Amino acid sequence: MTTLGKPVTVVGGGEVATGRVAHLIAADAIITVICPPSGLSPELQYRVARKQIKHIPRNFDIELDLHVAQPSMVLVAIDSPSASTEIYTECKALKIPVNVADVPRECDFYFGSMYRDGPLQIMVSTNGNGPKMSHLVRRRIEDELKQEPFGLAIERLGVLRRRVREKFPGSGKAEIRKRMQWVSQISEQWTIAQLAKLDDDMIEKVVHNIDDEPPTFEHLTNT
Ligand SMILES: C[C@@]1(CC(=O)O)C2=NC(=C\c3[nH]c(c(CCC(=O)O)c3CC(=O)O)Cc3[nH]c(c(CC(=O)O)c3CCC(=O)O)/C=C3\N/C(=C\2)[C@@H](CCC(=O)O)[C@]3(C)CC(=O)O)/[C@H]1CCC(=O)O
Ligand SMILES: NC(=O)c1ccc[n+]([C@@H]2O[C@H](COP(=O)([O-])OP(=O)(O)OC[C@H]3O[C@@H](n4cnc5c(N)ncnc54)[C@H](O)[C@@H]3O)[C@@H](O)[C@H]2O)c1
Repeated sequence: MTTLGKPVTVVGGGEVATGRVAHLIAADAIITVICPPSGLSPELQYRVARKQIKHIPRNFDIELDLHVAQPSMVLVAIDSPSASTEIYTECKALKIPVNVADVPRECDFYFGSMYRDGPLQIMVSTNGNGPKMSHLVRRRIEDELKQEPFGLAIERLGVLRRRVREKFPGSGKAEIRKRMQWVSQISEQWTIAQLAKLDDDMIEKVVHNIDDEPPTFEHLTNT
């Protein structure tokens, strides 16, 4: 489920809630954090001041915060198992997807260990078997991937793909196949570092003629 532009409520303002909010910001959700003023972490206070999130300074209220507000998702990270269960039960009744941190039986979905680099997003899950292991596997992936500019390369590839579709908008089967082959050949043949250097001028040269074989990076930079 995408959270892009959707209202998501985070219950609690401690360490776990702070981590949840960082993921939600990266996922472009509209975030409301509910907890007493004393429970709001310094990082969340900073985010409130920068208007990245809204804070409701009190304990969670089922009527106001679920029935009236109708969020599309609820993430619970509070230190009260009984209040968590109450929120979970009402979310189920209202069919609102909910995650109660560390309580698998009260989760419609689990969090995973996340790696992000620009538009690249990788989530590691052990399906509840060993969250620390998710963390360790993610670290290995991160150590490997951070050696190359994947995020930038993917961003540039996105610009190229959109430009190719603008220039060759055909919707026939053969045209779509040709366009797809052409883009995937570039994705495959160019290195990550080369893709990251694909600026707008180069993109115009690359999309010049889709009927030719896709140019190599060397060919493009030597002409
Ligand atoms: C991945 C990560 C994402 C995140 O939360 O952001 C995450 N837990 C993380 C850390 C972590 N959590 C715990 C430890 C202590 C060591 C250990 O137990 O291993 C550590 C390690 C640490 O702190 O370093 C304790 C713990 N967690 C759960 C239980 C209950 C149970 O297993 O029954 C207990 C025992 C409580 C107790 O004993 O009472 C349950 C869940 N935790 C999940 C996610 C979901 C499964 C995801 C999966 O399978 O991959 C799931 C099912 C539900 C959920 O919370 O969504 C994040 C690492 C992020 C990162 O660092 O990259
Ligand atoms: N999955 C994970 O990675 C992970 C790791 C550590 C802890 N946890 C679990 O997450 C929960 C929260 O952990 P934490 O370290 O962030 O706790 P914390 O003590 O730092 O924060 C608790 C927060 O809940 C708020 N709160 C309490 N009752 C509330 C209510 N009724 N309405 C609104 N806000 C309320 C407090 O004001 C505070 O902001 C714990 O129960 C713990 O079991 C999960």
